[in-house]
Amino acid sequence: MKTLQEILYNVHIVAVQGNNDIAVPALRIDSRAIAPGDVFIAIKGVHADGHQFIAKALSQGATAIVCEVLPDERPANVCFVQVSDSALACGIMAANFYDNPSQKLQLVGVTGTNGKTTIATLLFNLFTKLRFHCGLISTVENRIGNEIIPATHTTPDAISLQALLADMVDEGCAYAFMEVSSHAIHQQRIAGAKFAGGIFSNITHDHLDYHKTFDEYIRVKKMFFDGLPSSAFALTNLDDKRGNVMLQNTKAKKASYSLRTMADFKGKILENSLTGLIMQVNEKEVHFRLIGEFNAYNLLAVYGAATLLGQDKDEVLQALSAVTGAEGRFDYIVSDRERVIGIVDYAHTPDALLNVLATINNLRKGHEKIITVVGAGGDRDTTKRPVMAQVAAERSDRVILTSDNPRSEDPGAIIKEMETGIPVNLLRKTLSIVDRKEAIKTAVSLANPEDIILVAGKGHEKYQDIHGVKHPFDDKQVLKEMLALLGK
Ligand SMILES: CC(=O)N[C@H]1[C@@H](OP(=O)(O)OP(=O)(O)OC[C@H]2O[C@@H](n3ccc(=O)[nH]c3=O)[C@H](O)[C@@H]2O)O[C@H](CO)[C@@H](O)[C@@H]1O[C@H](C)C(=O)N[C@@H](C)C(=O)N[C@H](CCC(=O)O)C(=O)O
Ligand SMILES: Nc1ncnc2c1ncn2[C@@H]1O[C@H](COP(=O)(O)OP(=O)(O)OP(=O)(O)O)[C@@H](O)[C@H]1O
Ligand SMILES: N[C@H](CCC[C@H](N)C(=O)O)C(=O)O
Ligand SMILES: [Mg+2]
Repeated sequence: MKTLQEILYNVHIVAVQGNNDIAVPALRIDSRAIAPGDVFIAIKGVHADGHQFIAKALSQGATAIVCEVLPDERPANVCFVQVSDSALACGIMAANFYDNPSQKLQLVGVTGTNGKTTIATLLFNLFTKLRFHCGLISTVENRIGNEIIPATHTTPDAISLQALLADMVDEGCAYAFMEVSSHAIHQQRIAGAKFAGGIFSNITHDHLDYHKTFDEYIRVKKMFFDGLPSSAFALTNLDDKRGNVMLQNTKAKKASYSLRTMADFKGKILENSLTGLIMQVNEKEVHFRLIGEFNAYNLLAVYGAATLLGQDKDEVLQALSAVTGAEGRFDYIVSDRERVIGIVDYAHTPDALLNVLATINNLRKGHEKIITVVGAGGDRDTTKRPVMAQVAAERSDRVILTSDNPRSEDPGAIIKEMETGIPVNLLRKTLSIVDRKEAIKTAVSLANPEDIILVAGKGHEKYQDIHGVKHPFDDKQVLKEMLALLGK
């Protein structure tokens, strides 16, 4: 077992009171999880301030407290460590506690508004196909080889993250691919992690509830690249307006991908259909199983990263052409008799919705109707609600506004906010149905043979969060059941 003194290596310490030469069984950021002997790190959060729970941590047997402000009451048998930034200290301490696992494998982080799960999952699938043992940290699930570890966040808290990376090292993983959310960067969940590479997909409207302004959101995303070491690569999407800005101050080796301009990894779409993409990638023609222009970007990012990690370009393209995408991302089903196409997609931002609908519009032969079922999550960015409804109405023939995860909000009120974004002349093609199952059922009943139904926003999610209770709900399952009833 390591001592507190060893675990504090590299942490910026203001003052230490008491003996830090004590064994540490576990680090905790939540006082409720403290067992006798543990170290409690008090972090200022969004809803509460961990400093308020120091007394609770002590009553549960914490033998050391790491904090920014020392409490007045300090029992003599407890070690108090004052630091300038406890979230940062937590990341570094967690990495030390678990023996710096990110230095023992190649860790690649993906950031951006859309595409993180897809890119990280494609990298995991690709490197597994190339016969490497790999780890994955994503919104959908975490994985160590074939073992699935349920995910609670897109990017876990610093202690869980380092524990997970340590398990990957123990299991012999050579690579780990992870999503780096803007919340995680801002909350220092990735502090202490050494990256072999960083990838930027794109940046658009999201999470303004948390970051307040778009500039602040960009600044936070950029911090990830600013922190990359010179040994790493920093791969950016040149077709995104902010692609260059992201890499401005990084020490890492800069590289780029693009479908439109000169770049290190240049692609061109030759064919885009429901059977996949045919692309020219650095002069080679390749068929991929993924659909849509946005996936052409994701594939280029993956190809670029794999090349930068030293893999053979031709082998990468060959393996990548057989790889499939992530669950709930342009997942589609075709009904037996009527040939109605049902698509489930995790598009929960205006931009993602626009991309998916543009893709569907490109793929349709002409006469088919597009029927979109979409909602917006509660307790999240409210400004995206009307915009998502507008995008859906402008790009579909029928729209059914419904609930996503209402969380603590009234679902009817969220739908009302969405309705305000629908241009008056498009109101007649819109319906509002609070019950998501009813909404999907209605979409199916409105469909004629070969029409396309898009159910957007929840993708792989297997529940609906209503007032803190997760009710089982699976878009794909419901859509499948309803489509099976067609023509009966
Ligand atoms: C808004 C947000 O990001 N919240 C995260 C944050 O919680 P918080 O700041 O609200 O914590 P808090 O409740 O204020 O408490 C502050 C501190 O006091 C501690 N505490 C609290 C109560 C107590 O009795 N004792 C105690 O010690 C807490 O453990 C915490 O350390 O820190 C917690 C610990 O790391 C996270 O679990 C929590 O994620 C919540 C559940 C969440 O929903 N986060 C979402 C928004 C999120 O992070 N999403 C991104 C993906 C977004 C995307 O790109 O799509 C993600 O990476 O998952
Ligand atoms: N490169 C991309 N550009 C724009 N939209 C994309 C891209 N890749 C995927 N999408 C769309 O965005 C949705 C979310 O994709 P994905 O889950 O890969 O992103 P994410 O960044 O992990 O999202 P989250 O922040 O919610 O975890 C997909 O369902 C798809 O509709
Ligand atoms: N990681 C995103 C997922 C949103 C998914 C959507 N279904 C919703 O619940 O809003 C978030 O927590 O904002
Ligand atoms: Mg994700």
